Parts: sequence; C-alpha cells; structure tokens
Amino acid sequence: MSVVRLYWGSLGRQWRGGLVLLGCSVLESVPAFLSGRLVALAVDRGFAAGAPLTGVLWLLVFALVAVLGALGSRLVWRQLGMVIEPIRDALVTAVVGGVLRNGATSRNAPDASGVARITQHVEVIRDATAGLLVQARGMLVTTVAALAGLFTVAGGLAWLVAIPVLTALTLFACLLPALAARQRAVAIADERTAEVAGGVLVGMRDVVACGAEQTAGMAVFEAVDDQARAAVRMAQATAMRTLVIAVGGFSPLVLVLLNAPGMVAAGELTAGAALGSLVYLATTMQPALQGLASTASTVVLRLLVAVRRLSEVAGEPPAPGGDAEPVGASISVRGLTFGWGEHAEPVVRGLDLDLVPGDHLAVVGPSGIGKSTLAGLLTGQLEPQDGQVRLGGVPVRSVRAATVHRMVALIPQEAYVFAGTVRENLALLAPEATDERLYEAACAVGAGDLVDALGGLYGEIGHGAEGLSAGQAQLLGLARVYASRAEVIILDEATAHLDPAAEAHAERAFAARGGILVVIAHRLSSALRANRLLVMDGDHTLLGTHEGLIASSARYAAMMAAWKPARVQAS
Ligand SMILES: Nc1ncnc2c1ncn2[C@@H]1O[C@H](COP(=O)(O)OP(=O)(O)OP(=O)(O)O)[C@@H](O)[C@H]1O
Repeated sequence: MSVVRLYWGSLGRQWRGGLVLLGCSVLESVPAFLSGRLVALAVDRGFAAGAPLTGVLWLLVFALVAVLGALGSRLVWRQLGMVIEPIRDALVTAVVGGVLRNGATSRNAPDASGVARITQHVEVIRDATAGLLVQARGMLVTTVAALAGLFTVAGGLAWLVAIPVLTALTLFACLLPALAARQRAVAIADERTAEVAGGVLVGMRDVVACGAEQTAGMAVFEAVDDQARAAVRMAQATAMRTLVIAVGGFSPLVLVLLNAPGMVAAGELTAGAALGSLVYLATTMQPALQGLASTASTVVLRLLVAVRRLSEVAGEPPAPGGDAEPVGASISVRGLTFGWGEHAEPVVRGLDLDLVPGDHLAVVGPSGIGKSTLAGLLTGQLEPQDGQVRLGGVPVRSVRAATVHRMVALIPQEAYVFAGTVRENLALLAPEATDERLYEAACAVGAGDLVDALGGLYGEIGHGAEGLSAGQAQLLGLARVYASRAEVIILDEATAHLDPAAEAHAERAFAARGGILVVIAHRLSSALRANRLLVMDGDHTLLGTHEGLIASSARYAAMMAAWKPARVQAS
C-alpha cells in the first residue's frame, strides 16, 4: 500500500471542493491586491492633493475591501472541513484497515500501539494539510496578489522586490530536504521515547521483580537524551530557515526605501505610489513571508515527515512468528546447526531429534557445551543457521508467538517470582485456573507445604521474592508451569536449587503429567529418570537410552563413572 499515492488520490478526489476553495481565495486576496493602490489613491488624489475628504473616502473603500476579504476568509474556513475530513477518513480507513487485516492476524494480539501510532500520524497529516490549505495557500495568494498590485502601482520598483523574494524562496526550497531530515529525526526520537517509556511502564512489575530499575531507567534516559539532541539540531536548522526568509522579506523594504525618494524626485513615481509600494511590502508580502518561515514551512515539513512515517509504520513487517498452526505437540529436529556468530564454532551441529508426547528426554553435557542454546532453538527463540525445528509439523518460527507460548514452557534456572499473592504467581500462565487446580499443581511438584507456609494461595509475596530461598522460588516456578496448558516443557536446570529428593519428585511429577518433557540436567541423576538421553559433548552428540549409551559410549560411561563416586561421597 503506498500511503503517498493514497494521500494524493484522496486529495485529488476533493477537486471540486478545491475549486470552491480557490474561488474563496480570490475573494480573500482582493484586499492584498488593492491595498497599495487604494493607499496611493488616497494620498495622490486626497491628502497630497489638498482634498482630505477624498483621501478619507478612499481609505473607507479600503476598509470595505478588507471586510470583503474577511468574508472570503470565512468562506475558506467553512470550505476547509469539507475538503479535509474526507481525506482523513479515507486515510484512516485504508491504512488502519490494511494494518489490521495484514499485520494483526499474525501477531500475538491486535497491535493497539501500532494502530495508535498510525492514527496519530493520520491526525498530523490532516492538521498539516488543513494548515497548508489555510496558511500556504493564503500566503501564496497574498504574495501573488500583492506583487501584481505592486506592478500596477509602481512597475519600476516591483523588480527590486521580486528578485530578492524569489531568491529567498529558492534558497528556502534548497534548505527543505535538510529540514525534513531533521524533522523526521525528531519524529523518530519522539516515537522511540514513547516506545521505551511505554514498554517500561507496561512491564513495571517485571522490571521491579528482576531488579532492573536502573537498566530500565537508563534506557529511558538515553531515549530522552536522543530526543533532546534531535530537537536541538532541528532548532538550528529552523534558525537558518528563519534567517533566509527574514533577509528575503526585509531586503526589498530597504531597497524600496533607498530607491523610492530618488524616483519620486525624478518624477518617475508619485508619493502615493511610493507609499502604496511600502504598504504592499510591509502589510502583505513581508508578513506573508514571515508566515511561510514560522508556520507554513513547518507544516510542509510535518506533512512530509508524517506521510513518510505513516508509510513506514503501515508497512512495518509483522512481529516474528507467523500464521502456521501446529498439529499436535511433536518436535522434529533436522540437521540443526547453530553458532553464536557467523564465524564462531557451532554450538549445535547437524542435530537430528524426534520427540513425541510421552517422551522424557534428559540433555547432559559439560557446562558451556550448548544445552541452553539447544533449548532456545527448540522454543524458536533462536534462529538456526542451518536445519530446522518443527513443532506439530510446522517450523516453530513460523508459528504464531501466542501459540508457541501456550504450547511450550521453558523454565530457566532463575525462577521469576514477583510481588503479589501466591495465587497471582501460580496463575501467571493459567489465568483461568481454579484455586483447587493451582493448589493441586503446587502439591504435585512438591510445593504444597511451601504454599501453606506462605499463608495459602492468598498469602502475599514481597518485592524481589523477599524471604524466599532460591529453591522455594524454583518450586513456585515449577508449580506455575505445571498448572499451565503447556504440552512441551523444558526444564533448563530449573531444579538446580532443590535438593536431589525434591528434584526427583518434581521431575517425576512432570513426567507423569503427559506431553513432552525435556530436562536439561543439572545432576546426572536426571539422566537415570529419563527414557531418552541426549549427550552433548562438542562434536560428539549422542542420542539413546541410559543403558544403550553406557554400553556404546565410552564418554558417557566415563561421565557416569566420575559422577557416581561423587554421589556416594556426597551421600
Ligand atoms: N547470548 C550469547 N552470545 C554469545 N555466546 C553465547 C550466548 N549464550 C551462550 N553463548 C555461548 O554459547 C556456548 C554454549 O552456552 P550454553 O549456555 O548454551 O551452554 P550450557 O551447556 O547451557 O551451559 P551451562 O550448563 O553452564 O548452563 C557457551 O560457550 C556460551 O559462552
């Protein structure tokens, strides 16, 4: 969708209204055209000719003409709404409708902030177009009418005015691209600040729970600093623009003042014509040019920038994820390869793996070998360099993010517990769950006593999970996922802070819950409970069962042998 074409198209459809507007403009411009001439007549035929009454009469005509012009302005305003509102309606309908149809369907939820941004840009376009039709049109009509009037009153002086005015306008046009770029930078910086501040506000609970207040604050400060820098650069460009227009507006006045006395003395100009020229300059053209500098140009820039930003925002690609619908909760991995960086040694290399509901896979291997990386790949958070992960038969990264979140739960080592009731914490992934269901889930993973000790489901948890040990926080995290509808559960050392007995209890509970369970093992005992095993050891990734691998893999047998004495010692 081309917003520019859409804009010009809807503007073009208002041509009838535009013609009426032009008619009103002619009426509005009559005072500008006649002002100098009427003053010249008042002076030459009245005050300078010794007939002050005649002079006053001409000035009264001037007053009447001004009233006529005001009538024209009134008609312009009335006509304006009829031209502008249909353009706004057409833009909103086309752009927002397009975004909702094309973008939101592939997103987790309707992108309210995106629609809000778009309507905000449309409002700017509407206001700017209205501003242009009122101010730029008014300025143009006034300048042309005044110049034409000046040529009729004092043709000799008119060139002294026309040349600097046209030069200033040309210079101003040359400055416009730089001005537009800076105005655009301001718009982007504004949006960025709103986005960062909005994100922090919406995620305030998470920010506080994770103790990330300082990081979040820094992000907002940086955005505000960028915004301030963009505003300063814009102000510098605006000052330059004002200078150009001021020179273009004032130099004709100086030239006329310098030349008019000589021309009057030589009989080339009457005193009234000289005064009339000054009236054209001082009361019409110069204010019109100032208006161009202070408002009309800003309006043009705002319009250019808003149209461009609207094109960009409306054309933004949908958020990661797509529309694919998984069928069932199987996982199929083929030729999976991933390294942290283009030239880095792959952490996962050519992995093939199939998991179906009922599978309980333990992933073992030394620290830093790539187990968490594999979890990121299975959940679609990381994009493989080669190969594919399929969830329910479709590439996991093409599944709508909300669907992945519903189907797959990844529990990390650091449990996320926030200030609120125990219930709020447990129901995070299952807001519809009843109290009974949540309590059952807690009991199933071994967190029943903990919930009781915290005062039941409605007991309060303080900021930063105050008073909870790391193991207790992990138990609450486990209960939360147990209560959810997730069909694939990945425990990434999620029981590391539990004692071996509690860990065994939790793992067994998840294995009995159904679906796919992947345990990234903190202790090798997890391997003994799983029905399948993935041993990661750099180039040697092995898949099998405990018994099979003990027999076939010297490496796994050695790992087990090294672990068992340690276990015996510990016990
Ligand atoms: N975000 C990242 N950017 C760059 N390298 C990373 C990133 N995350 C992990 N790595 C690197 O990838 C390798 C595998 O890390 P990963 O966390 O997957 O290992 P792991 O087996 O889970 O380790 P552990 O058992 O200690 O948690 C490590 O060398 C690690 O430094």
